Amino acid sequence: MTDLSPTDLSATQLSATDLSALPDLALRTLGGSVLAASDESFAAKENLINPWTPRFSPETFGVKGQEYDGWETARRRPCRDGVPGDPGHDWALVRLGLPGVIRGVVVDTAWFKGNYPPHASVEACALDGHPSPSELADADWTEIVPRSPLTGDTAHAFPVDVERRFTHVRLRMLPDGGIARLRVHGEVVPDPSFLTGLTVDLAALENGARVTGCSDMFYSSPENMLFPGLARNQSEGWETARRRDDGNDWVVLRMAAPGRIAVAEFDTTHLKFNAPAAVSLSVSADAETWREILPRTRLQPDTRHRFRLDSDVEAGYVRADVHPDGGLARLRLWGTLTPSGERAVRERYEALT
Ligand SMILES: NC(=O)NC(NC(N)=O)C(=O)[O-]
Repeated sequence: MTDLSPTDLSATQLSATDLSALPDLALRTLGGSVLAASDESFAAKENLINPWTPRFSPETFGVKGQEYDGWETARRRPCRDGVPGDPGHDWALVRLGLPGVIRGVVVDTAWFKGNYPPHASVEACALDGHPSPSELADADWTEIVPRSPLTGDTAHAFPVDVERRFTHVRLRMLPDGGIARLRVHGEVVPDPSFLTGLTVDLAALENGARVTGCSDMFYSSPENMLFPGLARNQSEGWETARRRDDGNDWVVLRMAAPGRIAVAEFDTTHLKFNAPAAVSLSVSADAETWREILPRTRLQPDTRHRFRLDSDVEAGYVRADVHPDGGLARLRLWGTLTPSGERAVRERYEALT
């Protein structure tokens, strides 16, 4: 079994791999955006939040120079011997796709070897709604990573210890150069006004749901099933290895908050020869005692299946069993929060804002 419960990130020897146990709140595929940057002469600021591992090809020289899969600014020249220069430093402003408590930041200089910035720092702020870059410039910013030395072609992991919900971050590179990726790992803290009194997806990452364990994630993580929108290919869902025993694969989620599920959706889109033959669903208040609310039900490949559930059971956890193995692109659990679930999301938001 793979335990996906959050790791202890207070350890001093933190790595980018430790942090990747938590969702990257800035990721483009989770709704993040790079709103503005001081400069992007060599390579676009938007690359900072690409979901894939940074790529590099040694022979891709375009009209502006070598093409990097990252954010790269022009060389700044200091004012020297009476010759005017371009002092200062570069910055990029990022909106988190999922606001939340930031537990750590990864500044990855992958492939930037002769042109990485010698230092970087990161700040964060909280401004709900849809603020413009100029409104954000006047926000109340908190330094979450102090000015820190960088080396080339390295993923630098910085722990963050500020117990507050943030919506935006600002990356500064000092003075200039290239950074391939900015990863902002943390815990999602949704705005309760978009959860209470509504029918919502209790399994959505953006509503605060998390995977707590699974039997197998050989090809891809089950947390992919909780991403917004549709999977664009097989790799954007959950896929297990072929089982050669009599068992079956499963995943357990902690739902966004305690609630009642009215409709379960199992999407096998893009899984044409490796969809599970069948699925069943159970719920629990404590992740120990389980009650089945959808018996073993046949699935089709490459199909979005929806099942209306009669169950009125209140639950905080859900377990999906896939029989015997295979993949699911998305899992959606449409339902409503219980009064205690509504209270919990409201209190958490208020305590962190
Ligand atoms: N994109 C670039 O060409 N950058 C630079 N040069 C090379 N070769 O990467 C640089 O910083 O001068």
